[in-house]
Amino acid sequence: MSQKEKGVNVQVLLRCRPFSDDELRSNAPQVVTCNDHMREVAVSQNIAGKHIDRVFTFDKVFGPSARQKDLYDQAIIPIVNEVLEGFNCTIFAYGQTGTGKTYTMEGECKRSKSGPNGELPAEAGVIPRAVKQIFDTLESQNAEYSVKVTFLELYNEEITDLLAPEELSKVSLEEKQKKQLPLMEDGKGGVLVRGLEEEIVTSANEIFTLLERGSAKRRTAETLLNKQSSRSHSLFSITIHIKEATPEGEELIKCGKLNLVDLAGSENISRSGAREGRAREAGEINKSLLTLGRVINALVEHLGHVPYRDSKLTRLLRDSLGGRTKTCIIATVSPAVHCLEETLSTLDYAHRAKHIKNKPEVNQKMMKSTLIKDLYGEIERLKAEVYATREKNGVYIPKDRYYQEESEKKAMADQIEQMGLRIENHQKQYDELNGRYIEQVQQCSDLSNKLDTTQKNLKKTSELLAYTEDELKKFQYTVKEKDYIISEQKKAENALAHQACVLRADLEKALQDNASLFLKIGREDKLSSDNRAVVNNFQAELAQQVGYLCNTVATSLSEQNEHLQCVEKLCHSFLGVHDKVVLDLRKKVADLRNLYISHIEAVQNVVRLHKAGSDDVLEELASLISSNGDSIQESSLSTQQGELAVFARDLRNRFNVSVEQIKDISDRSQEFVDKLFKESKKLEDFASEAEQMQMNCIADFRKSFEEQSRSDSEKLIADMTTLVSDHIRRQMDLVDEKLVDLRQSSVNSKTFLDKHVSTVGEIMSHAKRKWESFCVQAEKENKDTADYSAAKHCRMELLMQQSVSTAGSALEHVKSTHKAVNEKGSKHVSASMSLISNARDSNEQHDMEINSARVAAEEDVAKNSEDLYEQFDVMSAQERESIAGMLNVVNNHSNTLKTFREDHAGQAASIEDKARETFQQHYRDYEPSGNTPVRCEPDVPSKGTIDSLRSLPMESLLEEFRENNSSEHFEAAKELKPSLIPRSPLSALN
Ligand SMILES: Nc1ncnc2c1ncn2[C@@H]1O[C@H](COP(=O)(O)OP(=O)(O)OP(=O)(O)O)[C@@H](O)[C@H]1O
Repeated sequence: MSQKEKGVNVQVLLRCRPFSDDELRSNAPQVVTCNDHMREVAVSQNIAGKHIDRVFTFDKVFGPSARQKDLYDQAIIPIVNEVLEGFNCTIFAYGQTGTGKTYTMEGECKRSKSGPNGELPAEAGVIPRAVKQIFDTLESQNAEYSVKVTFLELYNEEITDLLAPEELSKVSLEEKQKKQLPLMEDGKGGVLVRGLEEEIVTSANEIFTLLERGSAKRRTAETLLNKQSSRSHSLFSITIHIKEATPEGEELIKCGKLNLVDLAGSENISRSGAREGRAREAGEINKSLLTLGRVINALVEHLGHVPYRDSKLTRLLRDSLGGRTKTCIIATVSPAVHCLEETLSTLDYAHRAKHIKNKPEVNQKMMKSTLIKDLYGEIERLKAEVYATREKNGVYIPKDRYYQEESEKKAMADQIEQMGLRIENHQKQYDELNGRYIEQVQQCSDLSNKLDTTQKNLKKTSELLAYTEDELKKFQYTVKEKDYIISEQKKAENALAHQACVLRADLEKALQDNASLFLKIGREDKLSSDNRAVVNNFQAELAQQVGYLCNTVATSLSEQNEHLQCVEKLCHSFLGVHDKVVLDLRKKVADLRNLYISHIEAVQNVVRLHKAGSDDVLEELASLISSNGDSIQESSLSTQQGELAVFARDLRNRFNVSVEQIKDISDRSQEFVDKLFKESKKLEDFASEAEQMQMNCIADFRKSFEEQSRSDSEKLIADMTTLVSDHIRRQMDLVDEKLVDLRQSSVNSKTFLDKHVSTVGEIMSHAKRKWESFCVQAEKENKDTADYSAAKHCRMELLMQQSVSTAGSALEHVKSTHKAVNEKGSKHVSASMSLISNARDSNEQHDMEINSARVAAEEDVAKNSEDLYEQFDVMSAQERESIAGMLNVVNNHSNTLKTFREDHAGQAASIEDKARETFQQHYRDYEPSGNTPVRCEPDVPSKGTIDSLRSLPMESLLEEFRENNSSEHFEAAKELKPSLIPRSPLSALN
């Protein structure tokens, strides 16, 4: 239990005043010594040979030398600080008249106004110092606040407002002074004084003025002990409201209240010298103080009823005594011997009050808006009252009747309180009796059960007894008839008596056994209840474990979702890589295409150049021929012209064929490039299709997986053990199936890619082959052309040699032409060769690039597939782990259940065995046996006789009886050998 719940003790201080002038003059001996340091007060005196020596310890002790400031600084400052924190605090001054209560509380009030520096005089008491501290603190905090004070006097159980303005009416001063204020319940468990003036003050000086005004009004009466002694209680209250702002900017009002109570003198009436008119006064004062004492006693002794309502003082201070207020009592004593009796009484009283426990609570802070609303409500209520008073349309009743009704109301409230207490007591008694009744009913049922068992046992025993009696009778009858076996009969009689005795002993034992059986049954019941508790615990544990399992399943689901998201991410990254590779491939293909186009253009340019060169040569040749026409013979020239024309035509034709072939090559290259484009387009389409398929597949897989997981987890909670295994299997199947699908799709993709790559390879090799064949053919044709040219050249040479004589200069021209043709031919061949080698190089490079792109793409695909597989493997491993964890939990449960069942079964079996054993023992005990202890009656034969009889051989006895023809004797003999007789011995013999 926390300190707050236990409560906080009322703080009790003791103050001993110095000797007064009168006491000093009369040289009164000192009986009270204070040890401020040890917080102890010692009282010692010899009165009529009786030595009084007592020591009291308090929370704080202030000796005669203690100044007002010392007491305030040490004891009151913390209390005022708590008021400023929002607590309600009360400070009482209690003690005999003239011991310094008023001095402690008020001090020299008239001189207590602050000086120029705001200092208080040294004699200022608790009230002015507290007021100053409050205002100083509030001003130093720069807080927004409001301070209200009330000052009332309680005299003869009548409350007077000491701050009420003096009315200028015709009523006498006495009447004015007697103007009482009613005490009412405020509906919140507290009390309020109706019509009590609440003065709002803004400075300490204002309070001092009010205090002086109130003090002057206080009723005083001369007594023998103290000329200025106050015969009334006074209550000065300061209520502080401080505005605070929360970090959210909300305005809150903190409220604290300080009650400063100067009680009337606690001395004996006779000692105070009050007489006649004062007797009532003293009586009433005592009533309040007596009630205060009774309240303190009730609180200290924790009595059910605390008589707060018995006096107005205790009603007003109810919250300060055992309530939520922090309370401090300052007990004042005189050191002089003539006050010894009162001093001891005060010390005892204060020491008792130390044990009162309050439960201080800080006042709840109010919202400013709520406070304003409350105040509006109050204003409305007061307005209504004022209106009712002015218009006289309220309820008016004579004063006497009002007071009578008030007192009746009070009496009724008291009655209600007492009835409530009685009801509480009755309820407690009822609960107690009910408990006892239930106990008695239980005992009764136990006893009736016992009685039933005992009656059954008794019935059996009486049957046995009756049977034995019958046998005895028969035996007696036989004895009468047959005198000669008298002695035997006696023995048999004794044996029967002995048997009865044994039976009785057995019966008693059976009763004892019954008792022990009941005890055992009781123990068994306890064990059952323990078992039940264990079962309950187990159930709770099981429920908890199921909760854990649910959590695990939920966690597993979330993990699965995470895994799926991972897979999705991985697929995305894979597709990204895939896209990148495709893009690269496309780019490379485009580059290759550009390269091809540029090569073709180069070839075309070469062809054009070649053609242009050839045309130039032909023109040159033509011009040469025409220029040499005159010098060459008509016939040979015409022949040569014809041959040259044929040669030129052939050459042109061959060039045309060569151009056609090159065009064809270019077309085929174009076709090849187009095919390549188509293939790459197909590849791209396939890649996007594969991507789409994979995405769809993953989405479907995820959806079905989620659905499956969700439904499985729901079912799992309903029927864990079965469904966990199903769930695992299904998940495994699903995962495997999906893995197989994915693997298959990825294998398909790979195959498709391989196929296409091989197709591309084939196309490339085909193109290469074609290109090579074209190259070979072009080379061959070029060679042919060169051969043809060489042949023609020879022919030309021949023709030229024939015409050398006639066309010497033409020969030179022809030679140069021949040389030029040769040059052009070799240039053409070398250009074609370089073209072929370039084309071959670029083709090879192209092949290499395609191969490397293919390899890279394959590697990427393989790597991503591997990653994907790995990821799936990790996922399935994690899945398997979480499922294994769940299975473990389930196994643990089933093991616990199994162990529990085994334990329970073992316990039940042992209990059953014990019970069975007990019953068996019980029934065995009924069976007469040689070991049964024998309790003999005085006329029963001794153990020795019985033993000797028992030791007789059975056969000889039987023989004897047979000889005597006496069945009775035979039976008796049988009876005497009980150990040989079965459970129903006589019936067996019969
Ligand atoms: N500690 C003290 N130091 C000096 N003088 C004191 C002290 N205590 C009390 N006195 C003086 O004793 C006289 C009686 O004190 P006070 O009137 O406060 O007694 P009281 O207990 O209030 O009496 P009553 O019950 O009649 O009101 C006063 O003149 C006061 O100055």
